[in-house]
Amino acid sequence: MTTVAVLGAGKIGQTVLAGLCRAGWSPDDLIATVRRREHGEAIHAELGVRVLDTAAAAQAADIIAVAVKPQDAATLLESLSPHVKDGQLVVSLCAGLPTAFFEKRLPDSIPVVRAMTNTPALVAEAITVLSAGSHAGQRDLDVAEELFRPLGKTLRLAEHHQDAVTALSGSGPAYFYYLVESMTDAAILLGLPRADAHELIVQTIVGAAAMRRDTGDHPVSLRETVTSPAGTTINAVRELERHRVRSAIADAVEAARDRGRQIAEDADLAVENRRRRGGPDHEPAVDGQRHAGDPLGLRCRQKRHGGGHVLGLTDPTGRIQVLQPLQLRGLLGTVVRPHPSADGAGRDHVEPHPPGLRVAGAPGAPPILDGQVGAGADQPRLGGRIRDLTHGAHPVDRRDRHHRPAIRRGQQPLQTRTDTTHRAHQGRINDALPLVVVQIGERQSAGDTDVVDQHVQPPERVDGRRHRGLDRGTVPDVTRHRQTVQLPGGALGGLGVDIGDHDPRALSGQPFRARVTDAVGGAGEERDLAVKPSHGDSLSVVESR
Ligand SMILES: NC(=O)C1=CN([C@@H]2O[C@H](COP(=O)(O)OP(=O)(O)OC[C@H]3O[C@@H](n4cnc5c(N)ncnc54)[C@H](O)[C@@H]3O)[C@@H](O)[C@H]2O)C=CC1
Ligand SMILES: O=C(O)[C@@H]1CCC=N1
Repeated sequence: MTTVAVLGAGKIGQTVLAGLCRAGWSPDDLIATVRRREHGEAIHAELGVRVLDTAAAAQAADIIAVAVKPQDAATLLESLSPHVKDGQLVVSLCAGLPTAFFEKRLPDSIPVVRAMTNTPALVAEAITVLSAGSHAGQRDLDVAEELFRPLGKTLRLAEHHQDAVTALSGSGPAYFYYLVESMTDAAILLGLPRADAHELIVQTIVGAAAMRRDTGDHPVSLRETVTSPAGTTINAVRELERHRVRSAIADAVEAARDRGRQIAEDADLAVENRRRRGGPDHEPAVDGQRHAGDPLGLRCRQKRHGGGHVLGLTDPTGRIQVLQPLQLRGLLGTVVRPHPSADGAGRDHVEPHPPGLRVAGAPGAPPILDGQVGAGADQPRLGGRIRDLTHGAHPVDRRDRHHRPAIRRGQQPLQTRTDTTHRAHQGRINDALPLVVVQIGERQSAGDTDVVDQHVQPPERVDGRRHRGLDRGTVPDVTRHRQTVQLPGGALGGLGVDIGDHDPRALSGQPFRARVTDAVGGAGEERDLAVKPSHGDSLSVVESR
């Protein structure tokens, strides 16, 4: 009989184990690993399965199912890897993580199957989608299917569908529970007793699902059967349409899909951070630290935001800030702009230069920092050069066949990279995608915005940066995320553009779904980007991925 070890018997891991027990698997063939001993004892008491440590579980199992949170997967794989041997199959239940993530961390040629199941596994009503990694073949999928078939239905799909699957059926039960909750509230509003309402709703959902499944009729046809002319249902449907529920569902599923992608990036990033700080238990030690001996007292600040990390550098007066992505894929736009001095005169250069950091930039143009950061033992270990914008070089650019159009502010070309050259890889930080440097335009007066509320900040325009034009041909995904990064002493406006590389929507110019107040640009999708001006010590970052 096949022995299965579920590493990380939390919600889904335990559900799978319980589902298998219910389906008749012997607890002797099932192993769980846990982090907390009491949790292991509870699982053993409830299901009778063995609870072992990772090494012992791996040695005893034919199938090793990884069911930890994605952010814990790398750590788990470190301890698992030495114990995995030929003939075993690793099955990942983790949302977002590609099979390559596992393959990279396991001995060569160990087959990995990515599985996305869902909680109805407990009652043998799961749907599990299986995808083979690069070392896994049909036989491995067969073996994985043996594990999941007792838990419900199974389906095989190519791995690139898995984020969508996760958004749909992995997370899907939650959407239906949400619907049940909402309908229950509505029933209470109408005066029905809660218990009766619950029974009505659950049986209606089960019945509707069974109708769809057993008749095979199209949902529209099934709905039309219910919808009598001038009857009750059409009035309800009209309200659903009025509230754009269909569109809300599309957005919700899309957001779940995007989060799956982001999880993978975060997991890579977490590994990177651990590697750089030399251990698993500490947060990156760069937040707010000063560069010792740095005449400018540059501060490094790293802040997690959405899809990755942003590094801000600023001098104590906040005259210069640079954002730098600390992620492998993705990113980033940066605004570098002189801070107006106290008398209102703008400055466009900085001196003295800190050691290892060069300030460049033509007179009148924004200053550019270029150099090595973190050379000293007591300095933040940022590794790698920021980059040489002046010469347009970028290290290890996987997209260098794409040339970025020059950006113009009036007649003045802005500091932007228009070509790329390969350089030696100097550290993972340098894997970031090309930096886009833009200069924000002069702040518009409040009158321009037609905003009367004194607390509403008018937008600043990023001249010539239309979101459709953002790195066209290379900017793929335009889900946007706004974040204010707190940086000490800064008074700069900023725009960061985080660029993922999966989704082709940006190529078709899909508009951002949320914008800052934008009275400065033209109408429609061709408007200039507007960024929130930052005051005091904050820097607005608009992230696109
Ligand atoms: N909850 C759900 O409906 C679904 C979850 N998933 C995926 O399953 C995974 C787990 O999710 P949940 O069960 O919801 O999370 P959870 O937090 O309930 O379970 C994870 C468990 O792993 C344990 N763990 C972490 N590191 C460990 C280690 N090194 N050794 C042993 N145990 C360790 C944790 O203590 C926790 O009990 C995630 O990757 C998630 O994406 C997939 C499909 C559905
Ligand atoms: O919410 C989550 O991330 C997991 C994955 C699918 C369902 N639950």
